[in-house]
Amino acid sequence: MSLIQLEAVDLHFGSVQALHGIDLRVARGERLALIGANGSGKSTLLRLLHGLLAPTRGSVLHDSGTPQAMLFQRPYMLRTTAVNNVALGLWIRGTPWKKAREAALLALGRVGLFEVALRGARELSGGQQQRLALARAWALKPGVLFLDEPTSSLDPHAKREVEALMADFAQGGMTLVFASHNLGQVKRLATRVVYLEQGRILADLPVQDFFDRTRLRESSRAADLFLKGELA
Ligand SMILES: Nc1ncnc2c1ncn2[C@@H]1O[C@H](COP(=O)(O)OP(=O)(O)OP(=O)(O)O)[C@@H](O)[C@H]1O
Repeated sequence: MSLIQLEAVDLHFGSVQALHGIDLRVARGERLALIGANGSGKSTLLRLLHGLLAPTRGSVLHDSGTPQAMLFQRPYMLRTTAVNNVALGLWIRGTPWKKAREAALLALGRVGLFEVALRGARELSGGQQQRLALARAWALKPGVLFLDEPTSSLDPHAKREVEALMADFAQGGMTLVFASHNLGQVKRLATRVVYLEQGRILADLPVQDFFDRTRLRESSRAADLFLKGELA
């Protein structure tokens, strides 16, 4: 069974229709990239998949046994230590504090931040903060992780570190759904690419077919034009 299944989903913000007739199934173990121009609906779709937004029309089904987590472009850090930022996420979900701290240290080790566990989270670099956000997500043991342009505000080195962690998590069995403006990153990380334009899915292909221009052109003229523009 799919982890998440959307059928004929529309989503409106007042008079703005952000998503039109979305049919999408997220399968276990895939790494799905959402691409498209600014305003095409990537963030809205991610928020809908994570359950932060409800559809105006259509249905959203989740596999109830699979925990989910989400990462944003700029992580929100509480004004406390790195380790507490992870531990509080667990404590708030019912883990006793001592156990939450232990699990948090383990998670920090997982993303290479053990040494800065007692530093203020807001004092860390942008790259470290995004890895801290990954630790916070990882500690929740999600089966599926949504990431909204997780590296777009990072320098190339920090970007690579975050990408390596995403690949590692996927290797460990986590399903990833991420929005990206970086086609290199999509090529490196995704197994499947969904192209959005004005709230509609205009292409949905395995990554190798998406980057095969002949195949892409056959499948979606609009996605091919987008790719051409991005590569120009
Ligand atoms: N809270 C909101 N209220 C009103 N309109 C919104 C809201 N959030 C998004 N929209 C609109 O919905 C559409 C899709 O926006 P969305 O942020 O999902 O696009 P995106 O593809 O993620 O863009 P970007 O690449 O710039 O992040 C846009 O027209 C946007 O203006």
